[in-house]
Amino acid sequence: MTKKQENETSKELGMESKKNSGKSGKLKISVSAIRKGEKKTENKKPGQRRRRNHSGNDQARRRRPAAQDLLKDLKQKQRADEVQLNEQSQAAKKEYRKSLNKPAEEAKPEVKKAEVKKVETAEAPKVRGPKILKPSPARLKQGQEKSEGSRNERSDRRPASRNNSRPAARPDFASAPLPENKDRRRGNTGKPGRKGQNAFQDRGRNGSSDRSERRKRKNKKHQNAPQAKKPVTQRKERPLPESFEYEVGMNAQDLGKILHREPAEIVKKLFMLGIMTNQNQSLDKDTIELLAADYGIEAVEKVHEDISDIDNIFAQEMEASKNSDNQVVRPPVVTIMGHVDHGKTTLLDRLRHTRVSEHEAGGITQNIGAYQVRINDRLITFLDTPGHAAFSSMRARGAEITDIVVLIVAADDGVMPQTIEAIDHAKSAGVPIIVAINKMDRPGANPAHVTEQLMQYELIPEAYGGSTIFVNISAKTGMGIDELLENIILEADMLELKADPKQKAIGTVVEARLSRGKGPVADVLIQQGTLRVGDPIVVGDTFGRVRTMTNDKGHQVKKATPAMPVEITGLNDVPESADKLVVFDDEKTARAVGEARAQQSLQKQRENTQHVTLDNLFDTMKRESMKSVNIVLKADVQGSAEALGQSLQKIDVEGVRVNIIHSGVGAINESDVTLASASNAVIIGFNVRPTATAKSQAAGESVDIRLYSIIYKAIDDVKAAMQGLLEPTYEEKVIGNLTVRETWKVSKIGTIAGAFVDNGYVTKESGIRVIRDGVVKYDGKIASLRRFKDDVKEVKAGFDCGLTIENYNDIKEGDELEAYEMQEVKPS
Ligand SMILES: Nc1nc2c(ncn2[C@@H]2O[C@H](COP(=O)(O)OP(=O)(O)OP(=O)(O)O)[C@@H](O)[C@H]2O)c(=O)[nH]1
Repeated sequence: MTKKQENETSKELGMESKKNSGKSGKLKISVSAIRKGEKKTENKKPGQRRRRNHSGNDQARRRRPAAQDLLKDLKQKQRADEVQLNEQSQAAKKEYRKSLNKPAEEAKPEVKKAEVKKVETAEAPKVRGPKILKPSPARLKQGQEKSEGSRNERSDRRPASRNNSRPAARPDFASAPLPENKDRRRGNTGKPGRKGQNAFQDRGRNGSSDRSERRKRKNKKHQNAPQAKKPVTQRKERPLPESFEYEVGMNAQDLGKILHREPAEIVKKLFMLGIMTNQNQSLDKDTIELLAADYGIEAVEKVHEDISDIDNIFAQEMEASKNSDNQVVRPPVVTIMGHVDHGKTTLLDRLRHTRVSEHEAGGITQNIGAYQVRINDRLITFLDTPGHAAFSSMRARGAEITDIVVLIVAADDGVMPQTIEAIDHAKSAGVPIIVAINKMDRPGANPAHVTEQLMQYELIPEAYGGSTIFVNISAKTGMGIDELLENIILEADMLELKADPKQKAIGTVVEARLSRGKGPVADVLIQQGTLRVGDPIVVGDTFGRVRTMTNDKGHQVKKATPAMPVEITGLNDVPESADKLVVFDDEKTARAVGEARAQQSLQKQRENTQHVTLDNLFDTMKRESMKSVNIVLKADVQGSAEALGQSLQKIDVEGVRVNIIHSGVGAINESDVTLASASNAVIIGFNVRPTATAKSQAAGESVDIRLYSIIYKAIDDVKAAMQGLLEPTYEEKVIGNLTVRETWKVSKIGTIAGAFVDNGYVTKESGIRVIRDGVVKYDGKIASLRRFKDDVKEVKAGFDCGLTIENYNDIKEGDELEAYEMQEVKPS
């Protein structure tokens, strides 16, 4: 401490010091100055004063003027002054900050009254505080000599000092009466001071400079702290949201951010709710909702959208377009259906060539699965794959892209089976039908007859009061083609086909292939939005960025609008027809989604792969139109392998032959199983067995291994399996042994055997063998099984039973009975 500081300190000790001379006087004055402050507290606490009055010895010691005491007191005073200085500077800083913050606080009505109170109360004790806590030799001695009283005093004083100083300390840490806080903290630790038993002694007596330095450093820290902590304090004041969205697994820190609360507060709240957690621990749904309920706010669990579910994205975009203000009329998408040879292909060709060559000068049509035809400045999109099979297979895969079906019926042939099928397919899809009666150029054309026939299938022309459009055409000559096109537009207008070209593009693959020069190529029909070159896309299980787009005339285009068919390149793999196209915001996401989908579909494929076995061979052959049955053949010697192989290859069941994909000598090993699994083959072993690993691998991959030791049995089984005649294999299993203890002969029933079940069990359905002197006397079925007078289904070991055997009465006492069952044997 500098001389200047000392002088200042002595000035601050009060006017009374000037009135007195001498060291003893000084001490007296400083004590009285301190006690003045104390008196205020003491007046509030009569108990405390009472105790003090009782300590007569204290009074005596306090008055003893000793040089040592004086020196100590001086040092102590210096420290106190130093502290006071610090406090005053902090208080000044706080005042300044407060004056800066005040307008902001006043502007915030939600800053509670309590907050304002805090500030108000903080001001008064800020000045008085140090006085109250100024170290006093009297108090120190009092504390030393009467520790009990001192403890009480301390504990009594705590609330008072809290009332005075704490509220001020909260809004601004720097302005807190530091020595009090510090000493109180130290006192609470219970650690004895160097020269005394409690914190008061410490506070009063220690005077080492390093401690003073430490204190200074701490003060500095405290001074710096508010700048760092202030924003945190402000965050506390932010109101709770009315509701919040959470994810299971969030921790107190995450929730703190959402709720504008300190994580510690969340942890504390949870603790009060009986949940022990820390700030980083993941919280479950119940805990988060409990916390929300405690705060009185609503917790809403975040719903995770599976972005790999592009069907869902597709459906959402479809729905979004319906409510869009950007909807515009879009071209109709048409599929041509009809019976074989009624002129579907001819009509498609005519439309493609005539319309294109007439209106698109020099345009060379591309076969891209669909094309557009222009009529009176309106476009119509025709799908290039005619027939109801293609239509329904697309439908079966969830692609409903056709708006209108043109049912073509040859005028000279009339309604035929596939005409009816086409009607049914279109109807079941709910797609309107336009009837085109074709081959009108033919001499035998009879459109009236065709119309009559179609009326039986509820296709009634407008002339007869119906709503179906009928057009007579000749795909060959071009007659009525324009009329057909105009009617398609008419129907489309009735359907009010619209799309939003401004939203994200979605579409469906009409066809896809691998092109030598271009890589994977997909012909896509855009259904909503506009697809642009460069768009990151996912198509089915493939992904990429649209590298090039080519329209049906073979022209490169930069964008494709609704109902426009385009050939796109840039995919990582060839998608399948009916796959959906969805645009993503970035290529990274598209890649992640595409890869996830490919993985999922591979997994599904693996799960669904049912390997061919001799048991399911017939069904598999029928279902998958198999042309051959793959077999891996292993035998003990080369000769057997060759002989069996040749015999098997001679089998021919309705054109299906055996294909030996591998033949070898030795045990059936893992490689055989892997090969069989990959090529969907059955393994036949002749006088060989599978290794342990091969056996478990075969079981895991559901590969059928059949073992034989007779060549013709193997041939018969394969043949029977191919014919669907393979009988399941059964094996006898002994389930119990009985001993006949008694027999009764009953007329009409026959011989009843009273037997004891030695082991296992016997059931009413069991086969039963009568063994006498080690020789099987009879093998048959149980006729009745009883315990006492009741019929029973089963009797277990250790019990007696009565039984009769079907068609056998020669049972004798002492006979052994063997009960057995025939169990189906799984391929080993
Ligand atoms: N005279 C005449 N012949 C036609 C007409 N339309 C098609 N044809 C002929 O009918 C035959 C069959 O025509 P396609 O177009 O192949 O019939 P499709 O319905 O496509 O037959 P599939 O592809 O087998 O289902 C061909 O020889 C055509 O030339 C027509 O309007 N007039």
